[in-house]
Amino acid sequence: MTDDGYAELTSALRGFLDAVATAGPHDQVQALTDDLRRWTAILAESRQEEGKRVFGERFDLPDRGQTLTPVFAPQVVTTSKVEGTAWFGDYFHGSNGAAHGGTLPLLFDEVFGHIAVERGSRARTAYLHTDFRSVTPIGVDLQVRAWVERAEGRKLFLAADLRDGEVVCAEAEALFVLLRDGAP
Ligand SMILES: CCCCCCCCCC(=O)SCCNC(=O)CCNC(=O)[C@H](O)C(C)(C)COP(=O)(O)OP(=O)(O)OC[C@H]1O[C@@H](n2cnc3c(N)ncnc32)[C@H](O)[C@@H]1OP(=O)(O)O
Repeated sequence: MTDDGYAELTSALRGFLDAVATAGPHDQVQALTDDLRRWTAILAESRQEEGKRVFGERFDLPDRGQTLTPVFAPQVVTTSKVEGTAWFGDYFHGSNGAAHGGTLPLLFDEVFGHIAVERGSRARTAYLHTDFRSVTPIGVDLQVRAWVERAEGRKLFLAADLRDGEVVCAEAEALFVLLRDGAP
């Protein structure tokens, strides 16, 4: 991992989003808004085209340097399976201590993507089906795994589950389609 500060920036941004998500009313709203606008203007000066950015494009950083998805720390990545831990910060809270339902397929898509990348394939998700088996807790280390069910030509059928210990939080099935040569 390149120690150029971006891993820490990503972690700090996640912490900020979690703090925003859990804050009650406070008297620093205008100051915070001003600070955000100031940094937005600074960052806009260094806007880059896709392929030259940090966010989501730095594979040497945790979570590719992005905060769009819940934290996913892979421990095993092969062309046929991925295993690791997942962690939903407060930013991903839905209600009653459970993760927002839409963030589960988001996590699964990211996890499936590791298999596609490991296979050296340019692929896109054609469908992703999620079964919500039990609420997904916030702020807990969870176990996630994904695997290839079968490959048929350009079609890669995938499955995954997310567990809190022995409790199955969610399961997923997806079809990734390998892109044709020259596809955008
Ligand atoms: C290291 C970690 C990195 C993590 C990265 C994160 C990964 C994120 C991945 C994504 O989220 S990608 C973004 C979300 N997906 C899209 O935007 C895809 C939009 N759809 C498309 O671009 C095209 O529809 C697609 C590439 C999926 C397929 O178009 P193609 O023209 O290449 O293929 P075609 O339509 O001919 O279909 C190929 C086969 O797949 C089948 N197929 C396609 N879509 C299907 C579908 N939805 N359901 C069932 N089958 C489907 C289709 O019937 C056919 O089967 P057969 O070969 O047996 O005839």
